[in-house]
Amino acid sequence: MNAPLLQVDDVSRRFGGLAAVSNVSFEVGRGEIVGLIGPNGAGKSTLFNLIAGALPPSSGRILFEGEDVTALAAPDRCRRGIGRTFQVVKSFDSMSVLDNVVVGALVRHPHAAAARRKAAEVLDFAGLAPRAASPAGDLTPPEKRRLEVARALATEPKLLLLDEVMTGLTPAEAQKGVELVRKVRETGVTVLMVEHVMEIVMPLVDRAFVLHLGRELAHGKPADVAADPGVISAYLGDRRRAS
Ligand SMILES: Nc1ncnc2c1ncn2[C@@H]1O[C@H](COP(=O)(O)OP(=O)(O)OP(=O)(O)O)[C@@H](O)[C@H]1O
Repeated sequence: MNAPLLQVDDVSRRFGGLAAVSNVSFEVGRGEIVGLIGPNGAGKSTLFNLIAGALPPSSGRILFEGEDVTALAAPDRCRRGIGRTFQVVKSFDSMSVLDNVVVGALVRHPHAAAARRKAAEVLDFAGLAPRAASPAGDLTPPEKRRLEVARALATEPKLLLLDEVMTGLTPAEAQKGVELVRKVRETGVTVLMVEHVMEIVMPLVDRAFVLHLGRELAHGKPADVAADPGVISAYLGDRRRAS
């Protein structure tokens, strides 16, 4: 099969009069790590939700492994192999860390024992095995981010969508997150990650796609994108507005 793993084909999404995403097209090939970046309000979360199936597009198509999945709901896309994390961590705080990951593993392993085995394996991979029995509510913020990634990985995705998993982490914690993403790719999983902070994503990704005001501003190799005058000015403008 030669089709790219993911194809976003001329996708737009409006909220009333606001065009949050306008005529965006790009592809993600198997085995790539692609960064979806852009300043505040660029449309990153909206596009992410369109790919995950949490929102329907106003127009355009999403293709996965060459098949049109635009009409499929999020759980069906998950079964096809699109796994996602949530920007606002959605762990079940009173449940154990292991049981939180079992929730993801049940997607492919309907029998509880097999789902628990898979969940334990993923926790080990994500470096959370020592916390398996703790209530998820006791985890530190970086551990909660890891738990989000572990739960998505437990669904055994072909494409892992990461929504700002590095946000709020210290540089040392973010570095550990970067190492985890690299390890995920080594297992053959393709990664599309939304991040606001360019400094974190650029050294990690093979390609970056930059959104600004809902439209493509630039895409290509990280070094070229980071040097793009339009990208620099969009980010500088964002920083000026924030200060
Ligand atoms: N459910 C919604 N209803 C109305 N407007 C929305 C909705 N979701 C997003 N928007 C608007 O769409 C635009 C894009 O928002 P989006 O959250 O996708 O941007 P973003 O790039 O993810 O921003 P951030 O980095 O701040 O998370 C913004 O103007 C936002 O206010």
